[in-house]
Amino acid sequence: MTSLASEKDVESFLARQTKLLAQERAAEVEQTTLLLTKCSHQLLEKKGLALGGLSIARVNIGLGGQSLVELERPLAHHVSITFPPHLFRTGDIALLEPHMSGTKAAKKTQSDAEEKGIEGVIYSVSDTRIVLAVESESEAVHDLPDKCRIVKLANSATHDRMEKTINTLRKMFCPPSDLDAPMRLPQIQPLHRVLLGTQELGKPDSTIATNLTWFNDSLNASQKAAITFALQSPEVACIWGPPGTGKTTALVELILQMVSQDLRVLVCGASNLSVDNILERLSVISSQGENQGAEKIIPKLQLTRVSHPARTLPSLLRATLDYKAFHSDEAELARDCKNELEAKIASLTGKAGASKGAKGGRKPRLTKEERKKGWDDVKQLRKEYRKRETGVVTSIVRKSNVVLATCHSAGARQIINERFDVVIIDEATQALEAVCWVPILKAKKLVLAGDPMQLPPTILSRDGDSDDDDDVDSKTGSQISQQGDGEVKASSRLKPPQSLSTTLFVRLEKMYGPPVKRMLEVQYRMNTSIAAYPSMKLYQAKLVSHKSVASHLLTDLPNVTEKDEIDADVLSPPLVFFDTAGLDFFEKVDSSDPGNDEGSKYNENEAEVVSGWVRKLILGGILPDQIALITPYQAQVRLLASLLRPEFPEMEIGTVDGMQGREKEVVILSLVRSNNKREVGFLKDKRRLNVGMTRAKRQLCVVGDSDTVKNGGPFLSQWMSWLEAEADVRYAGDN
Ligand SMILES: Nc1ncnc2c1ncn2[C@@H]1O[C@H](COP(=O)(O)OP(=O)(O)OP(=O)(O)O)[C@@H](O)[C@H]1O
Repeated sequence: MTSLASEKDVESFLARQTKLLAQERAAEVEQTTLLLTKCSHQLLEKKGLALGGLSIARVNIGLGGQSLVELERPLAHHVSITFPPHLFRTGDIALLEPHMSGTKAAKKTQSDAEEKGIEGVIYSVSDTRIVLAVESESEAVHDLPDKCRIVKLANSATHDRMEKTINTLRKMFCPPSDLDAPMRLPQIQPLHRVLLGTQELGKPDSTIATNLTWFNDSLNASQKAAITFALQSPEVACIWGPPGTGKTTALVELILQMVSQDLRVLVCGASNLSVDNILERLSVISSQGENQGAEKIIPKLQLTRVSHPARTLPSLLRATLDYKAFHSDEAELARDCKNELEAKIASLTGKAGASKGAKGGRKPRLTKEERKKGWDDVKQLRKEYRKRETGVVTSIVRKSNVVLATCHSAGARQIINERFDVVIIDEATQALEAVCWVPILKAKKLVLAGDPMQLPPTILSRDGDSDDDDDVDSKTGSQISQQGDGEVKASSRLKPPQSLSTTLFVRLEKMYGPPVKRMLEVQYRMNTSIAAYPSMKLYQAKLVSHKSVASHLLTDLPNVTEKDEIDADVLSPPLVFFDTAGLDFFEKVDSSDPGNDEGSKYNENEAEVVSGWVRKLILGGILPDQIALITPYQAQVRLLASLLRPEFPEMEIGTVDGMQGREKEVVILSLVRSNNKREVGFLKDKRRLNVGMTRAKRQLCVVGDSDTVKNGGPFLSQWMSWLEAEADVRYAGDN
C-alpha cells in the first residue's frame, strides 16, 4: 500500500481538475461559436441546435421570480405545431432572439446574437411547447417581435458551478495562508478525506443492518448484498450495475432502508431522467404506503424534487418544489405578491400571464417616466416575492427526508444550506467528478451507482485525454487490477486525472479496489445469447440471466400470433449477424457536417440491409415501436431516418450513445465502418460497443464488415469471431 495523499497531492489533483474544466469550457464555447457563426439557421435547425419561427404564447412568473417564457410553433409559420426533432433539453442554456431570415441570419455572430437576444434556461419541453426561464427583468422579453428563434448555447452555469465547487474544496483542504476573512465553508467530513485519499477507507460495520426486513420481496442475493454493503459502509460505497441488473430497484430499496433508519437522503443523478426514474418509483411506493396497514410498514416518505419540472406526470409534479411551493398553506402570502407582480407586468405590456388569445392585447400608451417607474416597481415586487418565496421553500425542504435533484441542481439556491446524512448518485459513471462534488459537499456518506463498462461522460476537449479505453482491463473485465481477496495493486495515492472522463466511480475503484464496490449480477433484460459476450468479456462472466428472460424470443411476444415458416426464420434467432465482408459495402463520409472536422460516416449498403430486416420483422408482426435502429455515427442515423422514418414514425432511430440506459425488444446495430485501410474509428471503445450490444431484449441484429471491424483490437476481433460462431449468420447480399 502506498501512503495517504498529502496536502500537496490534493492541491495538484484539484489544480489539474480546474485546468481540465477550463479547457472543457473553452472547447464548448469554441464549438458553439463555430456553429453559430458558420451555420445557416436551416443547418442549425437540421442539427437540432435551433428552432425558428416561434412565437411567445405567454409569460408567467416562476419560482425565484423568474419569467417563464412559453414558446410555440404557430401555424402562421409552419404546417404543424409539433417541433421537428431537436436537442433542447431541460436545463440547457438557450438564446431567445428575433428570427431573421436569409443571409442576414446566416451572417450573425454570437456577440451580435447576444446583444439582441435573451439568455435563459430551458425549463420544460413538450412536443408543442418549450418554456424558457429568464432571469433578466422581463421588459426585454416583451419587446421581442412576434417571430423568434431559440439557439442552444454553451452551458456556462454548469461550468461555473463545477469550478466554484472545486475551488471550495481547495479552500477546505488547502487553505491559502493569506485567508484572513473567515469564510463559510462546508465542514470537512471523513467522507471527503476518504475520497481525496487523505484518510483510509473505513471497513463496513457488520454489526449494523444485519437482520433487515426487505420492503421488496423479490430482490436477488446480489442486490441484497449491495444494499447491505451500502448501509454498512461508513463513508462510501459503489454499486456496479451492469445492463438490466435492476440498479434502480436496488437504489429504491436502499432509500427506503435509509429513511426507515431516520436518515435524510439527497438522491442525485447525472441526468433529469435518472432522477425522475427513481422519483417515479418512490412516489408509487409512497402512495401505496399511505393505503397499507400491513406488518411491513413503509416509512413515511417526504419527497421533494428540486429542479425545473421536466415531466408533467401528476405523480411527479406533486413532488416538485414548484408545485409544493405553490400549493402549500404557507404559500398564500407569496402568492399574493406574485399576483401583484403579474398584474403589474400585464399593465405595462398587455401580455404577461395572458393566454395566447389575450396575447394580442395592445401595449398601453405610457410616458417614458411612467414606464420607468412601472419597471422599477416590478423590480421591487420581484425582490419581495423572492424573499417570501424563500421562506416557503426553506420550510418545505426542511420537512423533506428525501430530496431529489440532478448533481448540478444540488447546488441550487433553494437547498444551498441543506445538509444530508447520505447522498446517492445514480448514473455516477456518466457524471464528471467535479459535478458529483456539488452534492457530496452536503453529505457525510456517499453511494455511487453506475457501470464503468458503459459510456463515460461526453468530453469535448481532448488535451491530456489518454485513450480512455486503456482504463479498462480487458482480462479481468474490470477497470482496476485486482489481486486475491480484495488486495489492490493500484496505488492508493491520489493522482491528478489524465482526463475529465475519469469519473469519481472509476477513480475510487482504482484507489481502493474491490473493498469499495459490489456488483449486481442478475440481469432482467436480455436473452442469454445476447448477454453472453459482454458478460464473458466485461463482467468477469458473472452476469447471469434471470430465468424470466434467459430464453425469451420475439416469437413469445403477445402481438406475434401467426408464425409461418418464413416469420419463424426471422423472429426465432436471438442473435443475427449480417456480415458484409467481401461485398465492398464501403462507408462514405458526410463532410457537410461543420461541427465535425473529419465528417461523420455513413454506409448506404448497410442501411439497405437494415431496412430489409426491418420490413421482415414488421411482416412477422413486430410493431415499429418495439424496434430500435442504432449506430455509432450521426450521418448513418440521418440516412436511416430518411429511409425509414416516413413509413415508421414510431420506430426509434438514434446513436448508440443516445440509447444508453434504454432497451427495446429488437435492436439492429449498424456498425458502418468498412474500408480498405481497416480503420474502425471510435467503434473501438468497448464501452460504446457494450452499450450497443446490450440494449436488445429478444433479438440483436448486427450489420457490419467483419474484415474491417476485427482490426479494432482484441475486443472487437474476438466479438467478430464469436458472432461467426454463435449468431445466426446471414448473407447480406441476399437482402
Ligand atoms: N429482483 C428483481 N426481481 C425481478 N425483477 C427485477 C428485479 N430487479 C429488477 N427487476 C426488473 O428488471 C428491470 C430493470 O430493473 P431497473 O429498472 O431497476 O433497472 P435500471 O437500473 O433502471 O436499469 P439498468 O439495470 O439497465 O440500469 C425492471 O423491469 C425490473 O422490474
